[in-house]
Amino acid sequence: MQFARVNDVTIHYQVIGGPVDKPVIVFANSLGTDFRIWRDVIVRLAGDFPIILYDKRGHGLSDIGKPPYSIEDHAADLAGLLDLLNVRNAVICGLSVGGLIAQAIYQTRPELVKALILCDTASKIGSADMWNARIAAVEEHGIASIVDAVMEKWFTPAFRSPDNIAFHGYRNMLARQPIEGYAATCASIRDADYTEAAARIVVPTLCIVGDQDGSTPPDLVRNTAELIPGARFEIVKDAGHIPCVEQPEALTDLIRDFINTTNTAGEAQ
Ligand SMILES: O=C(O)CC1=CCC(=O)O1
Repeated sequence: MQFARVNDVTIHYQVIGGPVDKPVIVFANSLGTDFRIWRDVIVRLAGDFPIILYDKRGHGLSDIGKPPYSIEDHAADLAGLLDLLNVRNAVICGLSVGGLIAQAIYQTRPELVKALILCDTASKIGSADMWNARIAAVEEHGIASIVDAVMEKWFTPAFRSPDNIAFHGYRNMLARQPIEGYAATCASIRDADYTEAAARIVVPTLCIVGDQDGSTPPDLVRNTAELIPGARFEIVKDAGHIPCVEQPEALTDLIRDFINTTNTAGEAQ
């Protein structure tokens, strides 16, 4: 567990070493989560690839920073962290807002990116009205007021079973994020649109979505994949918005197969 100072923000991150001839995989997590959501994917990939995890500003153990901030600010934090760690040519795997951050870093610092894995994300997520309503709700009534509605987007009914202890834990994760960082990140998602930029992506790209994703449904993710030249599109069965939690084995298989079968091997850094 480590911390770095990037753009005047303390960023919580973790490096897990791996073979130097393999590309570094960087995991960027979603709104209202910290990097623990990747655990069950990481345990399957560890040893086969170098891995970097981090909490974006406003989440987990990273500083909140000074709102307002944009997706480009989030991307600058990740770029700053990769610079500090001397990482180039990484595979950036971004979930939801993490996928927007991945698209932004590709546009601003393409030398950092060897390939993109865009998981349960899109070139544009949601409408301004939807994000403004969510921001107002959390600012007026706290994150607890939206937790149950968000859980229905994140997870399938089966995962939301009262007997599922993991469901309770991830519900706690969302409820305990700082309101200021959560609301500021909602605003950054509201204001981001990478639709035109998508056509300029020339690195190998894999777009993945859970079949029951209530936030970025399969058709939305498929539409984004169709904007990106040569992008591959895959659906994970029996998963909502967070397949790394609900179906880590299937997600890991897709990540591993993508990296091993596309032009992403070697030149790790
Ligand atoms: O909270 C949600 O609705 C899911 C989500 C949207 C963007 C993100 O990162 O998570």
